[in-house]
Amino acid sequence: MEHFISFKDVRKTYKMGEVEIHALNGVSFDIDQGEFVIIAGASGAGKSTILNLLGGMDTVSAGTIEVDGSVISDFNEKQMTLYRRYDVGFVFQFYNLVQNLTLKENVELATQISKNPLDIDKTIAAVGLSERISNFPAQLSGGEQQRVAIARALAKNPKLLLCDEPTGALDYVTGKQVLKVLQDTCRKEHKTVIVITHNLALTPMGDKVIKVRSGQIESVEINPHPMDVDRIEY
Ligand SMILES: Nc1ncnc2c1ncn2[C@@H]1O[C@H](COP(=O)(O)OP(=O)(O)OP(=O)(O)O)[C@@H](O)[C@H]1O
Repeated sequence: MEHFISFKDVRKTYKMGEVEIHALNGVSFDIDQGEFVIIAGASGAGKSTILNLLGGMDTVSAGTIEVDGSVISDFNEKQMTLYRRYDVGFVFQFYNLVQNLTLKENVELATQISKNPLDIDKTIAAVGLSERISNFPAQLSGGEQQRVAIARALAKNPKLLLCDEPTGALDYVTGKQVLKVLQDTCRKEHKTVIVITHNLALTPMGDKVIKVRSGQIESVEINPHPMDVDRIEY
């Protein structure tokens, strides 16, 4: 069966003057539509490199990446721009909201670069922030701001949602609320969600857990019974 996402022997080498850094050394894995995937590994293992390649923000040195039937590793710059714009939603550790726009305007802004955006109010309701739509980012807590960032990423109706350490700047309770929003999105919308973390305690919540070590895949595990975020302690 065709997988929604396939990495096949992907390599990424960065050249720093005379020195070559092999960030990814032959990485292969598959992800199916609607899976909630945790990519875990120590600092420097290559997690962000995987996400940057999958998000079309960087190009492979060798190997192929397929997403939804397209070989994105063969895309030219124009195709890559369209892929980033229409197909991928990003959530980063720091929320990167526009400070002088309200919550609703921040989400609206993202829908302007979408061909098929979701309803803005419904998307804001899905992250539990309907009461706060007229607030500015500075009037929201860190966890609330991250939920706005998730709503913004989802509102453009991407094929996949990529999250790089989305709870990295949050305390335990707010971090869990954010993870719950991501898990619910995956379950209810059947959206493919990929979360990078260095926190191994989060792995029981993933449908699939990909462990990365020194630029290689250490293991790919499927959780037959992924745990609800509410039940995870870390
Ligand atoms: N643009 C770049 N130029 C040079 N080296 C890079 C670049 N990006 C990443 N690297 C190197 O590639 C390796 C993998 O980095 P990567 O950021 O993917 O790791 P990571 O697992 O995401 O780490 P962290 O959890 O600290 O973000 C590291 O040795 C890093 O220094």
